[in-house]
Amino acid sequence: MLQVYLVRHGETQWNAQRRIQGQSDSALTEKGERQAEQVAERVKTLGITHVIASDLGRTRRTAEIIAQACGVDITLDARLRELDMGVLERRNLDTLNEEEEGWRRQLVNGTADGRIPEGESMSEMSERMHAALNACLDLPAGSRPLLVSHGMALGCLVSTILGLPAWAERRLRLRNCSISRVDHQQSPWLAPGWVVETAGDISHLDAPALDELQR
Ligand SMILES: O=C(O)[C@@H](CO)OP(=O)(O)O
Repeated sequence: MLQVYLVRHGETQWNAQRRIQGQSDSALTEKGERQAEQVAERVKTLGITHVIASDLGRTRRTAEIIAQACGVDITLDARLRELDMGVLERRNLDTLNEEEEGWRRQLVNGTADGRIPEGESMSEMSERMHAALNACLDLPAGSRPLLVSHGMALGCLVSTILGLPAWAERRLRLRNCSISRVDHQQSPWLAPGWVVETAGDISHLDAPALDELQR
């Protein structure tokens, strides 16, 4: 059974400052680098064969630390990027006006057509995230890939595997450098396809991590 590990990148400067990144980028903080080392330490004995990362800087850096510990190369996949948050990218969450806060809330409160102007909808993101996950099924037998991606992107992936719509109200907390795992099962008794084994595990981190809304 294919097991796929899902890791959110380490804490960044903008996560700590409550600034919206989306497909914009900021560097890992010192704490984020340490979180990446701790996640690397945790997964290095799991037999990871591929590290596949979103091509944004924060995921690449986290992936580099993990890949080095696991002794494997990194493949970049732009489908694993964070939600495109359009005109709100780079803004501080605390400075949004009422209209802007309304756009943001459409995404986190569950609205089918919600999108920030010039941004992407949750269902568009869900489609590319599932395509990236399903690409793991084409890896050689015995592979154990680890994907490095983002808070909303991974939250949406795990939620949709559980059967929630892509635009469901956000109820899943995936903190920086949390580990989730999904398996592809072919059981006659249980639903065939992807199943969630673990979500949001942070037991390898030695300090409280921010959640995906930087609160
Ligand atoms: O883009 C962002 O600001 C956050 C939103 O959850 O995502 P991440 O820090 O995981 O890239």
